[in-house]
Amino acid sequence: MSKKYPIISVVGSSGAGTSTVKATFDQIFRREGVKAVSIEGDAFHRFNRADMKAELERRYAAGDATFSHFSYEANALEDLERVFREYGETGKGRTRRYVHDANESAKYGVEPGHFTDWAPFEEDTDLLFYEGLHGCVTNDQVNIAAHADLKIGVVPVINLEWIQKIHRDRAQRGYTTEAVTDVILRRMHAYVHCIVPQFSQTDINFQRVPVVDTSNPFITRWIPTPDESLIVIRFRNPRGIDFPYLTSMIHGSWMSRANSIVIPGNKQDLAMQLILTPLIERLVREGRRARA
Ligand SMILES: Nc1ncnc2c1ncn2[C@@H]1O[C@H](COP(=O)(O)OP(=O)(O)OP(=O)(O)O)[C@@H](O)[C@H]1O
Ligand SMILES: O=C(CO)[C@H](O)[C@H](O)COP(=O)(O)O
Repeated sequence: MSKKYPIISVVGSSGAGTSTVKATFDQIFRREGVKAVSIEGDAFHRFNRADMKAELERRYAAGDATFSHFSYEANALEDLERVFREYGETGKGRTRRYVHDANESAKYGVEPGHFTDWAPFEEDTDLLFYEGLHGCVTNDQVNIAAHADLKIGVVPVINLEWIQKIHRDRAQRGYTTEAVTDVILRRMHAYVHCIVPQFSQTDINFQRVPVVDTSNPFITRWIPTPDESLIVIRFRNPRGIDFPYLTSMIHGSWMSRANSIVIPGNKQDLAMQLILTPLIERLVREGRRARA
């Protein structure tokens, strides 16, 4: 935690929607005049695509069928923790990109399945924004959650998460449904042990729930639309959250528990702006004051 250089960590599984949620944060940053530096969790994969495949095969041959991109060991989490710590202390740090497909390849000049070079952060930023798989990990080796000042979970119910991943990986990354299904299966062990525990570390979780039948996610022809979903928003510490204000501003919302509200899916952007803007504004104000 750093008053001077705050960190926002948005965590979700692959296909959960963390990249999509980043657009809402960018909108808030632009509107509020916040200078943010952004990093992606995939930058901290330990292996490029070919080396990951070789490592998977090596471990599989040795009897380990649980290794995947979700596993702690597949990611340089000690580097991610160092970047969080260094940014919190000095406002400096570095990142790179993992290039997934031809579009990103054209943008970053690196073949798909490879990393760009590391590059230092821009100077004089107000906050660090992370989105990815491991931004709230706490285990025997690292405590990444401890460095983040605002922790957000993006967690569709699991069959919706699979639908989103299958559609995105087919449409944008050129994978078949069968290939994505194999990846989902292979990642299940680490999903339970490395991804899910993070959602108890987060301050706010946004869980999208479809209200159409998604019982066979592997044959669904399209992603349920915002109008076909609800979002459960759960606050770890509801003290200080103005629930009457939120439920009056977000038409069709209601409280389902003392720390949770449910909103129509098409109000996600509005709800995020209403909830997150004051939290971000406070982090930035306190950071600027501490650096003055
Ligand atoms: N609220 C939403 N409503 C409808 N579709 C969504 C929503 N959120 C995400 N999606 C869709 O789900 C797919 C996956 O989203 P996104 O790329 O943001 O996931 P991600 O968590 O960043 O995944 P990864 O970490 O693997 O890159 C995309 O096709 C996106 O358009
Ligand atoms: O989205 C992911 C993790 O968040 C990807 O599955 C991971 O980055 C590996 O990518 P690829 O399969 O393209 O090598």
